Amino acid sequence: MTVSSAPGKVYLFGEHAVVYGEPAVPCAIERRARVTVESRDDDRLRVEARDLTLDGFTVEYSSGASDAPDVNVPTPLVEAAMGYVDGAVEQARDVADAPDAGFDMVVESDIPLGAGLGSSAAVVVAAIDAAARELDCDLTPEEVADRAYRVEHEVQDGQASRADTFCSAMGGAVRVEGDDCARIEDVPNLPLVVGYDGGAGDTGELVAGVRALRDEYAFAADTVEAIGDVVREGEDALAEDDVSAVGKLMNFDHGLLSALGVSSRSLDAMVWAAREAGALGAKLTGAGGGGCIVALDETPATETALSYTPGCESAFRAELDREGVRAE
Ligand SMILES: Nc1ncnc2c1ncn2[C@@H]1O[C@H](COP(=O)(O)OP(=O)(O)OP(=O)(O)O)[C@@H](O)[C@H]1O
Ligand SMILES: C[C@@](O)(CCO)CC(=O)[O-]
Ligand SMILES: [Mg+2]
Repeated sequence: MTVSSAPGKVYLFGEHAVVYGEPAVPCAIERRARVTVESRDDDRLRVEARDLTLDGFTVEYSSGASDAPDVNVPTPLVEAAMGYVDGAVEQARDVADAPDAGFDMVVESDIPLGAGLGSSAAVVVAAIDAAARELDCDLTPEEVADRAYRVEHEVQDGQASRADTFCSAMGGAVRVEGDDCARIEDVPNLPLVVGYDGGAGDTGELVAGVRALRDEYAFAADTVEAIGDVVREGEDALAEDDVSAVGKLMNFDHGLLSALGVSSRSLDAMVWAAREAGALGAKLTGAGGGGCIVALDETPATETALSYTPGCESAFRAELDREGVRAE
């Protein structure tokens, strides 16, 4: 039996624009997905995803066969989850040159689903690492990141950046621009606060919406480029330990993301509650549409204000996780 875990993330800057080659800076946070893998005697795959409903569910199907999974959760959710886990298993079989390897897998996660904290990337990264190790193949975090990116790219219909998967595999704060991925060492201590509206957004759909706007209007394409400019300024602010400038640039980034149509009433309400409570900055994180915001505040004021904000289901402090994928 092999167990791996990998962290979720928040974006300080640059989601969406990163899909079109602008830079982005995500930070891993101390909330993880854990995947347990055990080899089977046959080529089947049995997946238990405990977080997909309150009760969890079990799906059992043969690799490559068309058996309908035996489950009681909405089909699109199951299809997406199967896409991620299937994709991860394919990568591990490829690494180990074991096309017929079968597994029993259990997926557990502290990361809310579809809420902008990178649950999909964490599940794929942990699943590839655990399944490959179960087949006696140790991958470097960089190799896991690259293979996990291929899976996200496929599930998101060919529109994904390397940002979420690289960040989850490596941990810490990272910078991604196209195929260039690097860790940022010496990030200042960032007092991250997350607000969660209890909802979710469909990453594939939101990315497609931004792409359509960008194709239709030159000013939407300019908005995407402007996000790139905000990120570059943000990187300078991080290098100078200027946390209040980081906050100001997060606010600007949120405005541009909102113009691109990926915010929502509850995300905006949480962003304004954080700002009014004295946060240095606040923005949505991840694909948007619903889910989470991230704010900077070293005092408890933002967390308290969010907990009283209608539309906010929970608020919590998030610590930077310097460790990426790891064996448990
Ligand atoms: N614990 C889990 N068990 C099984 N599948 C999961 C789990 N967590 C996430 N997933 C899969 O990931 C999907 C959510 O991925 P999606 O990219 O839409 O959101 P996210 O990664 O949480 O947020 P973002 O990409 O905006 O940071 C779920 O619908 C499901 O298919
Ligand atoms: C919206 C997006 O930029 C981040 C989702 O967490 C999509 C991606 O980078 O693949
Ligand atoms: Mg995702």
